[in-house]
Amino acid sequence: MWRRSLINVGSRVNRRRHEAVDRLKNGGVGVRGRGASSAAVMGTSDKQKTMENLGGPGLMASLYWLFVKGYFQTTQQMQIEHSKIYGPLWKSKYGPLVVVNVASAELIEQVLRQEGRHPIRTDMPHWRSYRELRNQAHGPLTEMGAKWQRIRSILNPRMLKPKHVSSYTAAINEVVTDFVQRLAWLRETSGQDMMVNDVAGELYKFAFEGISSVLFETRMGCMNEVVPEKTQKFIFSVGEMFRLSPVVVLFPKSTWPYMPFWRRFVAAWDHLFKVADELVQKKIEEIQKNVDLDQNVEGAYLTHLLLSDQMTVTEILGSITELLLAGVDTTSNTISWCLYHLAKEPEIQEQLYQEVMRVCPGDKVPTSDDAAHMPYLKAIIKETLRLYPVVPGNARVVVENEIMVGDHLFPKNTLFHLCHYAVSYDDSIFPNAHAFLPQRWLRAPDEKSKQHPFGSVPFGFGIRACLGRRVAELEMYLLLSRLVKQFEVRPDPAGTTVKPITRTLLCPAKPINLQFLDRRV
Ligand code: HEM
Repeated sequence: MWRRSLINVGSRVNRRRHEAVDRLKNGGVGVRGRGASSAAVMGTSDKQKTMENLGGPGLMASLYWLFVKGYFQTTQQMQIEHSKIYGPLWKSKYGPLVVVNVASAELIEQVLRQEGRHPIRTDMPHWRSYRELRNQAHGPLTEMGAKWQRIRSILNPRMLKPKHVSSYTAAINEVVTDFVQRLAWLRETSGQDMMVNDVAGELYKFAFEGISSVLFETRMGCMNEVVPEKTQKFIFSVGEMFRLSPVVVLFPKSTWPYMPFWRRFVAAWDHLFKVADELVQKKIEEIQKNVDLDQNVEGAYLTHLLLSDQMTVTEILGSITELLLAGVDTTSNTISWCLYHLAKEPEIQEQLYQEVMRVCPGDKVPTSDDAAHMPYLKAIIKETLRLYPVVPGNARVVVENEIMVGDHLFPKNTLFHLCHYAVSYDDSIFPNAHAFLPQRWLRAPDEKSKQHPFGSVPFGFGIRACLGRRVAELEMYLLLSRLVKQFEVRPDPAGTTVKPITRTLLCPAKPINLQFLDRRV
């Protein structure tokens, strides 16, 4: 059914677009023929709707919502409130910057399907300026156009092809084993009955260790009782950079050099690049040593990039730093929300435990192949990502052509804000949308999906979608299946409710504390 409606939407959009473009090209010549002025020709009824006709808050209203009503940290919730007022398409003005918000699955699909060959999120002037300042290369997050496409074509195969991704199982499972031990240790030392405080903070260390072991085949010491200072500083710098990012872009670029927070922003990036550079140099030395000894050189992601000779070392550094950055908060926040809900919903947790024990009985450690037989686990992760899309609103600029979205024709370079969070909570797509219901993702083998395919797109869509999706999924399968085998997770007895806030990414507003009880005592 979706397929048919998609084709209809696609052809309708194209037809309207062509009509609209023709009309614009011909100076407004429509059915009424030449000679008439364009204003007269385009009477109110058949007047093409454009950006000007679109409703939405102006600068003062936007500032009022953000800073007086207090939505600055809950912009995801503001999407929902604004879509109630303005409908699924509206514009927000921030001074000279105009953003077109898109908050329905159909309209998001229309934008994403018209993106062209080189999709762009935003030009990320602050991230790009840092790289220009320090002569660093852009990675997949910040690069654009044909250069971006080249980078992705080099980085994609070993990040997205199932056979390569499953080869990271052993490295990740080693980190999982250490994490389970660390949880047990934290629980003993917390001084509170079986409690682990700030689970999201701990999972951050897990995700950092996990992605480092895939990228560098190196352990960073995050699972040690005392985390090395350099790693702690790296973690701090990532947080600082994300925290300062939305502040820096509020100001014109020309003022940045005079702003103290720009200096802090630069210092945070300097540290991220420094750590990544040391890891790259260490790997180069290792490879060189093996080559000198005439030994086989095999290894992880970085080794492959260095040996394949498709990128310079500076380019590799630019990409690896961005991969490391993109691969930590995203995965750790998702696992945190997932455990938070499993703790609150013991029946769902029990059903998951039964599934994991059926596929991996006894002491069997789950592998990537086992995950294929755990549909309930996959459904739980999908439901978590629906309720807590790490990227709650994604930007898109279509640079190559004008585009038609709904009834409106938008010029080239329009900045769209895809309101994924608002759509995730749309009751017409996800009945009882506020409830955590993994079963909504389960279906019989021959049954078609019940949901609109663009209702929840937590990893994005198309050629610019998440590069680390498969690795993130593997990390989540391996960790969650092992945790439910080992522990029964219970909520904080204090009954604390944790809500999400947006700090570039969607994060828990306060620490998530959970109890971990041994299953086999
Ligand atoms: C649960 C975990 C994750 C989620 C929900 C997630 C989500 C996303 C989303 C929504 C995007 C934007 C896609 C778009 O604009 O259409 C993205 C981009 C990206 N992600 Fe992830 N991500 C996750 C984990 C990871 C991991 C582990 C890595 C690294 C190994 C990673 C690397 C990237 C990169 C490099 C991009 C930019 C791709 C480009 O612009 O070409 N992500 N991710």
